[in-house]
Amino acid sequence: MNAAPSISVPVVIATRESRLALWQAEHVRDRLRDELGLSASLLGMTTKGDQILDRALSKVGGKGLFVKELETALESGQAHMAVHSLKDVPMELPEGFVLAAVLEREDPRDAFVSPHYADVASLPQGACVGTSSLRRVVQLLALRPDLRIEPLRGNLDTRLRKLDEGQFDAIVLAAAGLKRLGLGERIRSVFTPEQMIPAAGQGALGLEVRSSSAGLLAALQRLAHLPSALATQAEREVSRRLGGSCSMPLAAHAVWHNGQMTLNAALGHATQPQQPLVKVALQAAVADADAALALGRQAAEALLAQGGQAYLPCSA
Ligand SMILES: NCc1[nH]cc(CCC(=O)O)c1CC(=O)O
Repeated sequence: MNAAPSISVPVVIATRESRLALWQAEHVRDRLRDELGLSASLLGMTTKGDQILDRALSKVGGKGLFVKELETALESGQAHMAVHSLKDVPMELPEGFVLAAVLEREDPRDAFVSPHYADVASLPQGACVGTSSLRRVVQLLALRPDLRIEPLRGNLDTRLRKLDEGQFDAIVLAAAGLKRLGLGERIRSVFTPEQMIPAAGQGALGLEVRSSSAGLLAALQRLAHLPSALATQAEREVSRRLGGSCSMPLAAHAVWHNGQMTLNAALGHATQPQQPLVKVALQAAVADADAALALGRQAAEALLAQGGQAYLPCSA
């Protein structure tokens, strides 16, 4: 009989150093200790995505910017695993890396945050809303074409500070990050799925390891949450099929319950945010990851067939 592959302890967890990233890494460290009996320590790192704050992610090479330095730490053996907001993880991982587990998702919705207004409908004509996410821009303009949308980058505390300084009438943030940091009372309202479809993976955490870390990989799989894993696989497949770049205003949100999955997705025009959104809503029996991926692929194809092809950043 083969012995189980060994796990070296303490498990070193690579993480970004924003307050939210540290909260998430500490949460995973505690789960390793409490549920797997593994001691773990954190290795904080700064990524390009944390350094470049004056430009939208879509303009500086996109999502990989928050994960690459952490992967380098895994590659060199400085760390054994990385904790990511799944939303920030590129659709294709580099050769030699895998997502060991997707953890139970927090609230996946987008939140409306404002000192003066209760929701997007209450904003005065021409109000200024802060967000650098193309996905949020196109959905906000679909609801309120009169809004003035201004760029807003930085970690949660920075964004809230800019709002409090009066630079914006409102900002849009992921509810998950606010709730994790105990800032849930800043949420004036959450967007309904009809108003704003979340980003693929929003609210979920992904645990990344080297594919060669067999022991740790197997252990971490015990922390996986099946409904969250299946839903986010479908969402990420929509994005992967459409090219998986964050220079594309794409929203994809799935819910899996009792073997049924509903998947909502929307695509905006890559460079003309006022163009109407292409939207699809699918429902199917989904029993496993393959079926989840198939539904994601079907949603991507439906988006393209319903006019989305002409919206993609690279379509000439
Ligand atoms: N793009 C940055 C980012 N990555 C993950 C979250 C929030 C937490 C999550 O979605 O898990 C945020 C902030 C935001 O979008 O407001």
